[in-house]
Amino acid sequence: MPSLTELAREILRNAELIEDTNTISSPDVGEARIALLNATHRLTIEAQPPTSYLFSQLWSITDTFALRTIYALKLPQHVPHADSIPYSTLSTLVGVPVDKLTRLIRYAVTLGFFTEPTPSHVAHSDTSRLLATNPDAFDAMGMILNELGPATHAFPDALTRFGTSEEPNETAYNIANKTDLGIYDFLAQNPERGRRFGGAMRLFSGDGGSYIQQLLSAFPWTSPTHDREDFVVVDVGGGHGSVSVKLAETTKSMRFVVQDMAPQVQEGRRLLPEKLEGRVEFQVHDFFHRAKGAG
Ligand SMILES: C[S@@+](CC[C@H](N)C(=O)[O-])C[C@H]1O[C@@H](n2cnc3c(N)ncnc32)[C@H](O)[C@@H]1O
Repeated sequence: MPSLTELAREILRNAELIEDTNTISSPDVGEARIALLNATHRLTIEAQPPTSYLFSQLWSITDTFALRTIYALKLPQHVPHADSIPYSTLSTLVGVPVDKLTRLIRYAVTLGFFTEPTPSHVAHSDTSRLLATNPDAFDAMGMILNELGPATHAFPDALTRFGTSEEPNETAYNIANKTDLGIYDFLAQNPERGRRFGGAMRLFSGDGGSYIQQLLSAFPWTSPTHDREDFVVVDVGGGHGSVSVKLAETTKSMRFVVQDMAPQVQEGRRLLPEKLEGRVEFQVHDFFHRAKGAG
């Protein structure tokens, strides 16, 4: 187990590496960032007595409650992008008493959402501005908190009720939503929730997401052996096609077939950049059934 000072040194070493490259979002600092965050997490656990750490974990429920309220009131969308707004004005806009709203936002400020340039005004932080300006980020917030959140509460019940079942309709999600449908069939019947799920996926698998850089470096996509017209990638359960679109933008000739359920395919076709038509194609296909022509 590393000591506190060893962890602190690791944090310093990686922080210096990141600062030397001058940009926090550069893919070049990915490993240093992961090492820094891991050491910071370890330090948070090791730097306090067990009771204190346990309390901090248990009370993190207040973070979730604050984020759910921010989402429900659409607070990011009501704060000007490049200016501040008085708490009193914001309170009128969202129909919530000013003292409660102020307390909620001050708590959110400690989590990195919003800033308070003066004691009577609120403005954006980088994170709350992202929620205001990127609809996929706001959808990801709602999907995690309101789609997956209730299922997490049902998880202990699901463990005892469904045991070792691998059926897609025997899950905590089924208990939380009182449905016999698997999550994707359920979302297909609830278009707004399905749309929000798709938006969240676009964020997770888009440029700002966590795995696209690993995918790009994991395979020689641009080599002449692979980047040819007769090289076809089938993106199974590919959602709105953000991964295939990114790969198509990175390559010149390789082609992509994105397979998913009808609503995702429809939205994917709608969002496909014109310049990629002909190289990225969408197909409605259930991945539990053998594809036509598959060996
Ligand atoms: C977690 S999402 C991932 C989406 C996409 N691969 C991405 O990274 O953005 C899983 C995808 O699988 C699709 N899916 C679920 N069940 C499916 C089925 N039986 N046949 C085809 N696609 C399915 C969902 O509609 C959803 O788009």
